[in-house]
Amino acid sequence: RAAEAWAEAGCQAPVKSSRPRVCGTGDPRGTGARHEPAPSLVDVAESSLLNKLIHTSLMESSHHVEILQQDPNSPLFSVKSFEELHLKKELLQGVYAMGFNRPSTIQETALPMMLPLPCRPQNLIAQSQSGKGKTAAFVLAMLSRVNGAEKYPQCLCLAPTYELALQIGHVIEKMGQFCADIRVTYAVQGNRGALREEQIVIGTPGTMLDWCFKRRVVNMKRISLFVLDEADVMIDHQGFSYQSIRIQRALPRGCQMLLFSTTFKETVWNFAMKIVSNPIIIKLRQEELTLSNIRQYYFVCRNREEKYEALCNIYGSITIGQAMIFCQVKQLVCQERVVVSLQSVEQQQQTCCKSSSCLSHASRGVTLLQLLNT
Ligand SMILES: Nc1ncnc2c1ncn2[C@@H]1O[C@H](COP(=O)(O)OP(=O)(O)OP(=O)(O)O)[C@@H](O)[C@H]1O
Repeated sequence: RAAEAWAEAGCQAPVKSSRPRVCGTGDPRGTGARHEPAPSLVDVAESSLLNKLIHTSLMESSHHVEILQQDPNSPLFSVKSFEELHLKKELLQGVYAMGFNRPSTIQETALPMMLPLPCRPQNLIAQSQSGKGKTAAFVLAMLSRVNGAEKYPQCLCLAPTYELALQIGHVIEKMGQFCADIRVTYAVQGNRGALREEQIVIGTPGTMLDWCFKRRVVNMKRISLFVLDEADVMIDHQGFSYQSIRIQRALPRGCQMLLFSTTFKETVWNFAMKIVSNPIIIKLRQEELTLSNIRQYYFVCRNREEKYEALCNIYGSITIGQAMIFCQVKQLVCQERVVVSLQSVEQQQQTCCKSSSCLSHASRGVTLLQLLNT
């Protein structure tokens, strides 16, 4: 499924027409138009997309959620089960159909703040590494906020690229599979589809701005929940920060704002504070990258030839189940003799594959998934 998703997300236009069932708009771009953002943004957005695609299951954290700032007057809730959130029964059914038994660490704290019950919904800035359940959390917030009987946009969600927007749509599709009256549409370049009765609009900032101010298909005054995902990717594109802020400024006072980011550098923080007023800030501490059961060694090599020999010696003398070899430049990755040597010491039993920017994103995604599934 992930391989398919990658191939689908990484492929060039035209995009497959089987879009989220709850969408109703079919292929949101239809025209096969290229992406909106500049090349630098595409790089960070693509690594973000790759992260999403490889995290087909929850990466639970051993760390506690840190709450950095909070309204001293609001009580702090945390839940241990989805039942405690008083969700609509169709939604709870959707959550369980996705195989979620209990909220993840970040969801335990974030969900009670984001949902109307058990307390009132609050503005939130949340940071955690990829795969901890952020997307699922804000999708749940959107689906529980929408009034299916009302046929106009009620939730806006901004993502930096079309592909990332589509990933969010996929989660809405799955989680909202029993909410028959909830529909979602995509404000992305090339989608000229008129809004009919969709309550959730996911889009990239430029096109969303266009829909809100130029085409006026979204009545901003009726938006009750605004989500900005991948804030760290968003700020890499100057125009996107400005457009997101313009959208946010036009939202009604009582509109709830949720902002999510994988990293939390100063620039993200400054941007987040412009978007979200009086936020509660929650942060899941960065997981240690070096595990205690890993021993590290290094070899001193005087030149490339020695490095190559050292590599072959390591491979020839110890049993290696799986390995990743990083090269400084892509030309080294493609050096046939390294690949051939490694394949021969592996006695042709296992595969050795290359991945570099010489390859398309789709091929790189497939290679990575191949490694993970070996
Ligand atoms: N409570 C949960 N129980 C079990 N699985 C979950 C739960 N919440 C999320 N997941 C699953 O974990 C994976 C990662 O979740 P999600 O995409 O929401 O994380 P994320 O923090 O947004 O990461 P990314 O930015 O990479 O998407 C998904 O496959 C999702 O279906």
